[in-house]
Amino acid sequence: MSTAPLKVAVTGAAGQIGYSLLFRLASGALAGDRPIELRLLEITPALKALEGVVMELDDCAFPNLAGVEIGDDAEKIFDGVNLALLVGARPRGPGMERSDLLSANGAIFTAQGKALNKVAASDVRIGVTGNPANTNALIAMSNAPDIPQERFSALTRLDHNRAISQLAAKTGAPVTDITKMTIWGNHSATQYPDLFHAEVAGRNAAEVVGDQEWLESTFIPTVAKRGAAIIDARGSSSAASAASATIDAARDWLFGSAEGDWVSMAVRSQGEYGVPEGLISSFPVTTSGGDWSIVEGLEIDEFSRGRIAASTDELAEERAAVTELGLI
Ligand SMILES: NC(=O)c1ccc[n+]([C@@H]2O[C@H](COP(=O)([O-])OP(=O)(O)OC[C@H]3O[C@@H](n4cnc5c(N)ncnc54)[C@H](O)[C@@H]3O)[C@@H](O)[C@H]2O)c1
Ligand SMILES: O=C(O)C[C@H](O)C(=O)O
Repeated sequence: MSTAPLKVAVTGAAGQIGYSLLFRLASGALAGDRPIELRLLEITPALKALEGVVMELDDCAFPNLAGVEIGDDAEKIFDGVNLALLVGARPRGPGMERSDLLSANGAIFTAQGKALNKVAASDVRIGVTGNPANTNALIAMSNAPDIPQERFSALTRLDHNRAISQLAAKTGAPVTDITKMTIWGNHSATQYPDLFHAEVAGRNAAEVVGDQEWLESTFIPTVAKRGAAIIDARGSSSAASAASATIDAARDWLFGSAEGDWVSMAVRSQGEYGVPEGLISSFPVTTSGGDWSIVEGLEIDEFSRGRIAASTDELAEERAAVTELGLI
């Protein structure tokens, strides 16, 4: 393995997710012993707070942290990066409509897509965590015409991990026994966590559970609305779990998913499973050597087909809205 530092950009680095993510990245959760160089992007008013976070990173004396650079200029921060984790995004404020949110974040992701296109390393991978993650990834991808489209993905690994945890609790199995979980569609309340292809210790999960009522009325809504439940309980959105999932997704993407299993990633559709071409939608994927491939040939019954279509219809509406706004 290369020993040159892996250059990792994180946007929104002074935010809640950043406060967990940076320390996990620096301590080796992504790249093990390989040195890592952090490039941290923030808006100008947040740079002072970010300086404080960097002081704390220094104070951890992480052996594999090869350097930290901070700034508010995307072209400087993204210069030569191998991985860009786009976390910073404007959350919805009082009185804001969905289109206002898409428009506010559109400005961020058009500019960052353009900057990555100009200065990122030729092997760059770009993971989008900031919401609405799928459509933000679509905007960044559309504004980076020289970067191959398969280098962009949006985070549905948190939903994937939530689904594993719920299934483990229901069946009494350890999380390590749960494989082949899939989140389909959008990282939103319409997402479809699929138990029909998941396995518990090698047995079909839907059969092990044997309770369609629980699957429809408890499992799916609990996973799909978990973000809102955490906001209700904590008063702010998930941060440590989102950071952890951001690392899980990036680690598997760069270094490969486990043999005999798959993971969920939102990636560009080429029409697989009836998902309209060009949408960034979550699929079951395997990863190897920095590339992903969608798991093909799964049988999708009518129930699942309806759920996938409902979520991808929402993605198509979001795409229409950002097209209307001239962002893609
Ligand atoms: N996909 C997921 O699973 C998932 C899970 C949790 C949260 N999220 C989303 O992640 C995003 C970040 O969450 P958070 O809790 O860290 O929010 P936060 O508000 O604490 O932090 C966001 C940070 O982004 C910064 N920022 C805003 N515009 C920027 C720009 N143009 N360039 C660089 N930085 C910029 C802000 O200054 C702020 O520090 C939100 O959109 C949230 O909804 C996604
Ligand atoms: O649901 C949210 O708004 C936050 C985040 O996307 C989550 O899933 O926790």
